[in-house]
Amino acid sequence: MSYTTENVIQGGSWAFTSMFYVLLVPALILWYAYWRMSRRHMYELAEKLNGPKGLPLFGNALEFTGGSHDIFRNIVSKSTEFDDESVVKIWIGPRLIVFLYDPRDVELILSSHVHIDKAEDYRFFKPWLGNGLLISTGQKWRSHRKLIAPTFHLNVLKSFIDLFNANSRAVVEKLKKESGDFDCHDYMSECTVEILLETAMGVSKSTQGQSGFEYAMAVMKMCDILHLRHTKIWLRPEILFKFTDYAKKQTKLLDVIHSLTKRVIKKRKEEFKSGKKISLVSENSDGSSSVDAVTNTTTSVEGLSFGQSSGLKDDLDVDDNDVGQKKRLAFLDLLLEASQSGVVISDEEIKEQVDTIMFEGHDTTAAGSSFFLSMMGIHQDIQDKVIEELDLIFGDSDRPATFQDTLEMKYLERCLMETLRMFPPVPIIARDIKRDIILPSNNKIVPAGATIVIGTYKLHRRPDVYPNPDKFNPDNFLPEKSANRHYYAFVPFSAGPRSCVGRKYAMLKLKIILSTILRNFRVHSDLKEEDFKLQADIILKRAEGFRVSLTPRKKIAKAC
Ligand code: HEM
Repeated sequence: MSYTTENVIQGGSWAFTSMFYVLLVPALILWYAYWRMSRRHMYELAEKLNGPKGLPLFGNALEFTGGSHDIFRNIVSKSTEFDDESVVKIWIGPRLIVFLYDPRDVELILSSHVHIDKAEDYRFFKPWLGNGLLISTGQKWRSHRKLIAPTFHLNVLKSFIDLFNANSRAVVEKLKKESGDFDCHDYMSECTVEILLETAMGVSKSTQGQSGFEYAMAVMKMCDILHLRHTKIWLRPEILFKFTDYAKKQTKLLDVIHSLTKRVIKKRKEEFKSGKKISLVSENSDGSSSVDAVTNTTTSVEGLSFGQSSGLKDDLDVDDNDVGQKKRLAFLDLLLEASQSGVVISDEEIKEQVDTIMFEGHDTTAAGSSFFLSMMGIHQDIQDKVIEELDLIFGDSDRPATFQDTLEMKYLERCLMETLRMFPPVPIIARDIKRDIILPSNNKIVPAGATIVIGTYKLHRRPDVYPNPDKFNPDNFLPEKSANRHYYAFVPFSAGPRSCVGRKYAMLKLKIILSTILRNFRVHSDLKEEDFKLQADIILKRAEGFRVSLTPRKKIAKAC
């Protein structure tokens, strides 16, 4: 056998490759052993938590199979096995996720000023929402929350009532063209986008064009992609995702979404520069607001609860007198004004916040209003009572609703709260915890490094809190029932320092849109709620669409 130079080089490289693997394998084993050891504390504590058995390495990741509806149904049904403790642990690969749905545990997390960091999964929103209020943390979140929360103060919101009314009447005109059953969600999406553009962003209807609907549809498709990335383990790493068709689709959708928000900011900036600011609330010489005297009261009584459990307060519940003249600007105007000083917020940050408010402000309310209409369609007796209340308030008049009217819509509000209980548009809230926590419900410990998921959907259907929880019963929100309940047993808008800043905006807007629709139409539905195919593509929806039909309402007879 003769040794050529080539043979020698080949032999050398083979020896090098074998040596590499001989060293790599033990190195990997050592690294894995070290990594397991460093997480021993987590494994030991996790062992004591209940949860379905998973596979080695994958954990429970492979159980998230099928479409969005199957995943949602599986999670809800499999968790029932652990309802006694209301704590369910799963592993997604190396990640420990702990679902909580006992109000005492929910309070521990949501009321905390420490556990306020959003879970790692929210990073998929980054290309869309940047570091906006929903995702940001630390000092940035704190200072921006302080800036933004007052722009959704009740006094600011009351100045939007005319626009809420005008847009509600516009959607009624569009709905008149429908015959037979149709998906009301499309109408609700378009309407809520247009209202946001006109109110929070200050962009007039005449300059909006057709972009509202296109934007809403792009948001829905983006949510589909984000949901897939949350549930399909192979779509999570950026390095794999970017080679998929979904990544290409995402780029196109973000183009549609961002082009609207950029256009809105550009337009408002130009107007702002030319001195065209919206002055929302005129103040009297004594400093009091001239909008409506009713607002200077507590917000926790029925009719003024704005979706919050009675007794809970947050930074939206400050007294009107705490909010100075400067802060009485609509959302985008206030951000633009703040950016002029150059200290609090940059142009890029304004864009992130506009994207955040546009998303959070429309998709949630579109889902909430569509579920409400579905429930009215199913429960004709309950719809009768809502209509009776509206007839008492408005008689046969077509006049627009006032703020005072919305306070009198007590039964409609109970129906709305019951809808948000059974179908919370944000069905889960996720936080990463950086230190061990002891659960008040059972003294078990959830270890630092775990992701906590508040299961709002499950929490809102606890039979010990809401007897017969799968039955739509607006009386669950009679004042005496609410008063006797744990505050954290009803959290559709989350609660505590990271509660929803748009809570009051949403409730006021929903009351005006929905009352206007029910003053004009009766709603019907062929499906019952047990037939709903729910899916949680970030926002809770019906997989089959929100199909209802409408019949025009006869005006009530004029009193002689
Ligand atoms: C029915 C309607 C709505 C529901 C059910 C809802 C629900 C929620 C929930 C549960 C959260 C907490 C999310 C989390 O921690 O992951 C949240 C946060 C937020 N919501 Fe809403 N929301 C609604 C309407 C609105 C509206 C109309 C706006 C704005 C106009 C808005 C703006 C926000 C913002 C900016 C946050 C992030 C707050 C922070 O982290 O400081 N939401 N919302």
